Amino acid sequence: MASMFNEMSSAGVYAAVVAILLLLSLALPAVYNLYFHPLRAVPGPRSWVIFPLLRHYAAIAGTLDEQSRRFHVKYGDVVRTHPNELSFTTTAAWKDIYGPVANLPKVMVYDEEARNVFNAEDNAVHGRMRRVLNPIFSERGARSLEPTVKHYADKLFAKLAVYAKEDRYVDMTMHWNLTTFDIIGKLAFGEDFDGLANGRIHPWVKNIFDTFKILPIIIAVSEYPLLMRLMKALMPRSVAESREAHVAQSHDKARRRMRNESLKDSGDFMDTMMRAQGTEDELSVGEIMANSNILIIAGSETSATALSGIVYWLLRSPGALARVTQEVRQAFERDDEITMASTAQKVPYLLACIQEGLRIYPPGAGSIQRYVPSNETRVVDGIVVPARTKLGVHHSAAYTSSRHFHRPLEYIPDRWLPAASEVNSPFHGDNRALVQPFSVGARNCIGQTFARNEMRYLLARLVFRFDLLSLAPECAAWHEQRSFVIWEKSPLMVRLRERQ
Ligand code: HEM
Repeated sequence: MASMFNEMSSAGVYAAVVAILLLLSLALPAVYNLYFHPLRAVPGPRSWVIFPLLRHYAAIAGTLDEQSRRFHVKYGDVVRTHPNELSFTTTAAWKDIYGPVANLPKVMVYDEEARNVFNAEDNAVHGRMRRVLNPIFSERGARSLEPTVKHYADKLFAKLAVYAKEDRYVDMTMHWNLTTFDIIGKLAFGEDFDGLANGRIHPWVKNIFDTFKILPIIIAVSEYPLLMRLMKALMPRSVAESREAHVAQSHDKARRRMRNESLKDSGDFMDTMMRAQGTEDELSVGEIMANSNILIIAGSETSATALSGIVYWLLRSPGALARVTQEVRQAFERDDEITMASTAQKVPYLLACIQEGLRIYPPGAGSIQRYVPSNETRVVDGIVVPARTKLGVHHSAAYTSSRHFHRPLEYIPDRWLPAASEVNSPFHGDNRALVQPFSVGARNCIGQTFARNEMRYLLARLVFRFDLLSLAPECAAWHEQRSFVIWEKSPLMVRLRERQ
């Protein structure tokens, strides 16, 4: 009896010791992070500093960006959203984190992926890839792609005309996506995704959207190496198979395009990359494939998102819609006068509408983070930041901040017109330099010139030919969306009419 009692008590002691150790392993980091960590003075949600899993849970649930916007309203221009993570909403932070002098390394997610211009850690590799791609993304390069954009624009507007004639609502989110994926597919792989032809999103493209939803899980788990290994071991075979199939399909498409002699000297993305063969900047076949892939992901969804947001906000702002429609119809007599070049000159209000769309609904909702390397400290916007801290400027929190913009939650293109800089303008104090939807520095968006050309061309042709009549009632609050790096866009149902 006594020995049984002794056994129980020693088992009890073990259990108590394990419980205390577990408690300490949770409590000690929390106490350190709250009271002794170098970032302890930076304001932010204490619960997220104590329980970092809450931050990851928000990302997995698609509410991280919405919560970040609220935290920035509550705590100010810098918020500690995790023990080792700061979110900023200032121009100084753009310079100190992303600017050419700071040039902090990017936080990467997929370690095993082939390197492309977006995920190349090595600055020399990144620089080589940028040099190869630069010509096609110059102003001249972008304009040389106009025939391809026109081809798909014609297809899009022919489809919209059918909806208009039948007086049916059309899902503009879907149609912008079909259009931009067809355009970029053609430029990268020499073949489109049959999107506009079939009226549905290609499985290859859908796979990309699905991957975005998994990213926050991978980011959360990557903080715990053991959990990462466990996740990989337990990952259903079907998930791995679907990813492998996606990669194999991309490689097939890229190989087909590389072998297609008829597209030699076509001046598309692939041609640009292949022209570097034999030079000291040459890309390997793997690098060409990886870059084709990333160009499709980075170059389609982003422009489609921006265009969807602009159409939505125009429909919610009848004054702006009437003014941009009138401007375009006065500037051009015929549809074929609308070009990438002519829209750069003749429709300043349309350019303001695009810029305001990028402010109020930036395609990247949150931030693409950088980190401070081991054994270094950096000063960001006056804050001394220790090694291994993740940092970012939060696009949507910055651009919708009342500290930086007058009437920030309203769509007001006038804030981008020259008159807004005059002292008597209510928008005089707007912090326009803060709006950097294409990011800043050596790793900013290489496709921004093409994107701006493409967006203003498509938008001008849309309002030239169609009256945008109304949004379906269920789309009244379309912009209230979750986000998983990209916004989770629901259908944007719009009624159109061909102009009389
Ligand atoms: C409205 C449209 C677009 C927006 C808002 C946008 C936004 C961005 C942002 C914010 C980054 C920088 C990420 C970072 O800081 O690390 C980026 C990078 C990039 N974008 Fe875009 N983008 C758009 C359109 C395009 C287009 C049309 C293309 C190509 C056809 C493109 C290709 C790329 C590439 C390749 C990178 C990686 C550049 C590098 O790391 O050196 N983007 N984009």
